[in-house]
Amino acid sequence: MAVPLHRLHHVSLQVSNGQKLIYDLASKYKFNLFATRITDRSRQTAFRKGAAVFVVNEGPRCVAEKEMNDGGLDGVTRKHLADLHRASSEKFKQGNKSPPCLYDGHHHHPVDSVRNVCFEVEDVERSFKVLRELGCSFLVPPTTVEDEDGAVTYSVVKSVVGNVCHTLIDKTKYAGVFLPEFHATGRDWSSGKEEDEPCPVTHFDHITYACPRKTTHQVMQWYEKLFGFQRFFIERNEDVDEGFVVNQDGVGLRLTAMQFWKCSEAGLSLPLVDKNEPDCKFVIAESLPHQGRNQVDTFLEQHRAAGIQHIGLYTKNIVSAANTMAEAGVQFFSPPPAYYTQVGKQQEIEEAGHNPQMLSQHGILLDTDLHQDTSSQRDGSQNKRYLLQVFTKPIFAEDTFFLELIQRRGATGFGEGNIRALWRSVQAYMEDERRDSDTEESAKTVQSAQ
Ligand SMILES: O=C(O)C(=O)Cc1ccc(O)cc1
Ligand SMILES: [Fe+2]
Repeated sequence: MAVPLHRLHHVSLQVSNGQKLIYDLASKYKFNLFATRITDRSRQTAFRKGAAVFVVNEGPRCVAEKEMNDGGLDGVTRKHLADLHRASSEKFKQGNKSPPCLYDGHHHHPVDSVRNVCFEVEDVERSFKVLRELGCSFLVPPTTVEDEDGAVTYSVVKSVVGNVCHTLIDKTKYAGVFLPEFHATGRDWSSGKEEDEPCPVTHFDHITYACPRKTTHQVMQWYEKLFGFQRFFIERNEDVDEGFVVNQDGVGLRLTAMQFWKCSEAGLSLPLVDKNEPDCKFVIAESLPHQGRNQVDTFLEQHRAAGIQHIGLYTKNIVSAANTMAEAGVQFFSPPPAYYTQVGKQQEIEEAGHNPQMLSQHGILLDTDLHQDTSSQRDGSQNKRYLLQVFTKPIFAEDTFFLELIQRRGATGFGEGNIRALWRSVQAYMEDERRDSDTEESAKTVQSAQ
């Protein structure tokens, strides 16, 4: 049987130099830096906004750890590896050697990347055994880390999506602010009043993977088999095998979504499951053939592997959140100018209770769910289901990972109109960038010819 996951604990980003990202997350995206773990050669910085937690890992490009292919790993070897892992942390504490970043695998990736989605589980040892039986590869075997506030056990699984891995963690014996060896900064302002904030983000709404063509099934099967993820239909008429396909007017995208099995729904009462905490969906995006330059293939090329392309941050007030972030310097993608003037758009926005000008100011997109309940149609626009989204420009040096703000009113999937607008605005951005770099190149050629 699959391993049940309690909740998403945090997402970690591995960067070579975190200076800019740490600054951006705190001052532009308004995340609260609440805990750090600093050693002489690595730094881990934890940020929180509501239940959305990011950990920025910077370190020496940790010694490429040999992957432990656990399919055939015996108990003695496993213990040996666990001892090595522990000893290297010890050595480092004594000033001998740089440690890996804690709570993560230490595999090398050539570019900055969002590479770990950490889940809380009930029993790490047992999860490890089950997953190993199911053929899973581990980057870190069950390992315990302690400090004066208690102990945490974790293990790191390699996923089938590029460099993405999953830390499974048991925090039931830990009472500290975040995780052992992290120190609270004493600056956690985010306790519970997100709704009053100008930039209210409450949780991760979804995590989107960019994957090579024809790999969606394999990814789905892996998550279903190991963690009991279930298919989530983005659109009610979506084909089970094909997924949600957007293939018109130059857009060519296949989306398939899944969500993780909620133990509480299956009748298991696990102490850590907060039934009110919304779950995060996982979306797999593939480009369709003959697409030319597009955001999925550009990601795969620049990230040099499949991986996490963007994360949707849920907000109850997208206009306020986008305003606040834009004022602090966040750049958003703008949809094509015709987006807000297309027939019926103004009315659609107004009916949803929004101001078209306010939305256009920061490129916020609005989609109305066309499959409304018959009862809600009768009740008029008040009960229609809407989805508002806005996408930031990539946050690393490469055109890879970006963030999204998403506000849902009833709509649970993703809007086709929004996807088209996003696709086009990213395409325009990439063409602009290419033009800029071509101009630079030809300027250099002219200079060197002179
Ligand atoms: O619409 C969303 O927010 C999605 O997450 C779907 C999606 C996925 C990948 C893309 O390149 C564009 C859109
Ligand atoms: Fe998204």
